[in-house]
Amino acid sequence: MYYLETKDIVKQYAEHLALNGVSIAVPQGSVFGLLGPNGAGKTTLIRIITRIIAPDSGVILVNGRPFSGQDVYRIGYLPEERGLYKKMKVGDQVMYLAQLRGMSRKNAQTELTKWFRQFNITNWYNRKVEELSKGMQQKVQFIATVIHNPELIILDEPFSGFDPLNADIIKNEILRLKNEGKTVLLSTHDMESVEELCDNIALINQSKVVLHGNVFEIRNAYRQHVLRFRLFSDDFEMENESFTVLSKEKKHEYIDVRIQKKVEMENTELIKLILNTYPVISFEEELPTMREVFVSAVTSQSIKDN
Ligand SMILES: Nc1ncnc2c1ncn2[C@@H]1O[C@H](COP(=O)(O)OP(=O)(O)OP(=O)(O)O)[C@@H](O)[C@H]1O
Repeated sequence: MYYLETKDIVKQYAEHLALNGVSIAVPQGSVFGLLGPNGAGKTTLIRIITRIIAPDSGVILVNGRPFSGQDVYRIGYLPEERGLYKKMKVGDQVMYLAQLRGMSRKNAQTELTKWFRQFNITNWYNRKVEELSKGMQQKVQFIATVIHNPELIILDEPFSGFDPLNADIIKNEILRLKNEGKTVLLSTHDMESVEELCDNIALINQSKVVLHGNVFEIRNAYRQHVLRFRLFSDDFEMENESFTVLSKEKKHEYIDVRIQKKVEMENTELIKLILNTYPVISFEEELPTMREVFVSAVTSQSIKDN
């Protein structure tokens, strides 16, 4: 079942068509990556979903129903441009934002204590926001995004400004929230995090969705039929019209070989062929990274359009 669907969303700014019939379907309890080059229209779509701006046409469905005003309370949104009040104390600020999102004071206080403990920032409560580093502020803002227990969490570039350790803390939180059944819409340029976190993605390019679906299936669809073998051998000298050797790397008593298939053949056939001559320690098919998929999808569309 889809928690969130956008259907044929169109948005025109004065001179620019920012979204041109954008439809995405985000399954309940999953992490969904919203990807695309700068200026593709991701933030515009997020602003339409969160009702900050209205589309010219198209509909947003939440749980299969048209989005209603009340649904806003079921959303937690971390915008790309971070907006905390610099002079306010961290604790007061999170309390204020939590109550703005419909929580009682008591409930907000309980949840705040829980989250501050979890993120190990209890001693920040009385510090002013302006005294915190960018990454520290971002942690606070993440808490303010999820404190009211929203069903849909929308995160626009949540890892920018974080060191790798803090980025991992946020990534683990995202996965934990997903395991609790929350739906997460994640807009990011960090393709590694897409591989780590996302079940499905939509790639928007030049205002249109150019790729949509399951991450593994998409990577599979873009595969280049490259297999990596580790063999017990000093060298690999096999030649065959069914494959090309891309690289060989000798490591102690074994050698790593990357082979690209030239003809349609099952992986098992290729493995049998190699096994006839060399002892195979391991093999795996090399799938393209999401970064490679992104570059390939965006450049091939630009070539098509020009
Ligand atoms: N308020 C606005 N008025 C006019 N044009 C706008 C406005 N907001 C965005 N745009 C234009 O719409 C297009 C899409 O912008 P948007 O911010 O949605 O892109 P994005 O995919 O989020 O980009 P980035 O990855 O750089 O954040 C851009 O060409 C941008 O210049």
